[in-house]
Amino acid sequence: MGKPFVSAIIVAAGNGSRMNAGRNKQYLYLNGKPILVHTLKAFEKCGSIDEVILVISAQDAALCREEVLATNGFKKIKALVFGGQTRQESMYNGLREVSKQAEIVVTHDGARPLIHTKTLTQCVEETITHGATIVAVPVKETIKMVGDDLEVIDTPKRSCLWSVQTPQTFRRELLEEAHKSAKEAGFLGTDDAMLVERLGHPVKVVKGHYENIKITTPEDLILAESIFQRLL
Ligand SMILES: Nc1ccn([C@@H]2O[C@H](COP(=O)(O)OP(=O)(O)OP(=O)(O)O)[C@@H](O)[C@H]2O)c(=O)n1
Ligand SMILES: C[C@](O)(CO)[C@H](O)COP(=O)(O)O
Repeated sequence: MGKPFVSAIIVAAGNGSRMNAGRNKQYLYLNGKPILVHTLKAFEKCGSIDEVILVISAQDAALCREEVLATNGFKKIKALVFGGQTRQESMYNGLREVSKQAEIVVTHDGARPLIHTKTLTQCVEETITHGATIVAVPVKETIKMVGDDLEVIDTPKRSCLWSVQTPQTFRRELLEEAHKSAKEAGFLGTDDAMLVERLGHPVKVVKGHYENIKITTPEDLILAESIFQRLL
């Protein structure tokens, strides 16, 4: 089998409320460039990725064109799509723009700029075999289930717990079926893999890196900046 055509959907249409920064966090600057530019560069550099579908919010359209697209010469962006009320809806909107010849779809958070291109390639290769893969890292803290009354319910065995990131990579038809089924059932997941799991399809973990953080709250910016300094 020749190299499959691989489409990537990068979702950047959230409003960054937990960052509370006055502008969508994807357009905050890290190491002199918007966060979203760093994310897109990783996909631009990765030979396993053939096209990128970028999902943004309508109110960020001018900002995205001026500060992300105009000055960075991205060649793989096939479509600019407006997102929805939820991450899942934004992903669904992006999925509808994936090229017909795409066999594998890589889904990724725009707010994860520190993804390694090697990890992207590894995910594509593992997905050719398994059909569905997610990047994750073993948790470092003890995790507990806690009730609304703040009382501990249970402490799952830490050796079985992984902190899940993106990219999450799927055979295209599987991801389309998963999103369609979830939409019809009114099921809302916090990641794409949940939609595939509910179909009963196995999902394989690709061990990732702790640096691949999701920039969510202000302290994540400080951590990301220091990671960039270390990489320079
Ligand atoms: N309706 C949404 C919500 C989220 N996302 C994207 O999904 C990724 C992960 O979501 P999160 O980190 O929660 O981003 P926000 O929803 O913007 O953050 P917050 O929950 O703090 O508002 C981000 O790149 C975000 O832009 C999206 O495309 N569309
Ligand atoms: C998809 C994800 O990044 C995996 O950890 C996470 O679930 C996204 O959650 P968010 O609340 O939409 O940031």
